[in-house]
Amino acid sequence: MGVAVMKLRNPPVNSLSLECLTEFTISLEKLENDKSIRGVILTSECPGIFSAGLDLLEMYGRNPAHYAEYWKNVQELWLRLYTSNMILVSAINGASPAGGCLLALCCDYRVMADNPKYTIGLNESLLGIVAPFWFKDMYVNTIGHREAERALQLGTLFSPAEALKVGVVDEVVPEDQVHSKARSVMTKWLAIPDHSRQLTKNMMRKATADNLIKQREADIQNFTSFISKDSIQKSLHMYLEKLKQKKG
Ligand SMILES: CC/C=C\C/C=C/C(=O)SCCNC(=O)CCNC(=O)[C@H](O)C(C)(C)COP(=O)(O)OP(=O)(O)OC[C@H]1O[C@@H](n2cnc3c(N)ncnc32)[C@H](O)[C@@H]1OP(=O)(O)O
Repeated sequence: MGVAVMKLRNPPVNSLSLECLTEFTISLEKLENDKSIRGVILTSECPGIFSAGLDLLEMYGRNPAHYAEYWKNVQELWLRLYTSNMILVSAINGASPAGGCLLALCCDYRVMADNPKYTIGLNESLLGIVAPFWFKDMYVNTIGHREAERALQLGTLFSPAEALKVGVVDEVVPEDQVHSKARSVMTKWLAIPDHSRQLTKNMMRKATADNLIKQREADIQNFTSFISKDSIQKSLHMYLEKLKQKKG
């Protein structure tokens, strides 16, 4: 039926390393150019984790040129996903913090597994960093200004039930039904003529995408100078240490 399934596979936690981002963008571009493909189901092959988000090791202890290169690729992936002409459905089968949530938010429909261990949200403030304006714009578009403001300030990671209530996801289903549900949602969306659906999607998303496109270079510079600050590097160091300690 012209549907591809993209499975994120970057063990152990599907963090979005530079290599992973680049491969993801190239795969997406190929699918976009394949006229036989009308829809993509985005999911994960890492048990219990959809994506741990941006790779903290790409943003910690590197040089400004690396941060700039990394951020350019984060922007590129986001623009491709958010403005895709294809129908994107996410089958969220695990934890989905920050950049992981960003991937899901780019989709046209989000199905999440009903497992309270899995959480989703833009938790940047918990790391001592600030979600960029285009993450924020997409959050506001999805859950509204008030909920987004609260969730962004608190860095809320929602349980599936909470995520459904606030509108971060569209549906929560038993874990073993996430993929079948994503497929049935896709079938419903495929019934809509592509040209009218695509034009409608473009109408809804263009202003948000253009907002980044018109200031891409400035956004890269902002990110680079922000992430290079000693205080921010210290926060990331502490967060990485906390992740390590959790194990011990
Ligand atoms: C200026 C603003 C810029 C950018 C916006 C930022 C966006 C982001 O996406 S920042 C990243 C936010 N992500 C997180 O906060 C998630 C952190 N990770 C976790 O909460 C957990 O790892 C998990 C729930 C995703 C999985 O838990 P679990 O299965 O228990 O695995 P571990 O915690 O033991 O992790 C295994 C291994 O992976 C490393 N790791 C985890 N997340 C990341 C990551 N995002 N980037 C890089 N590495 C990550 C973790 O440290 C462990 O490493 P070691 O085995 O070496 O200890």
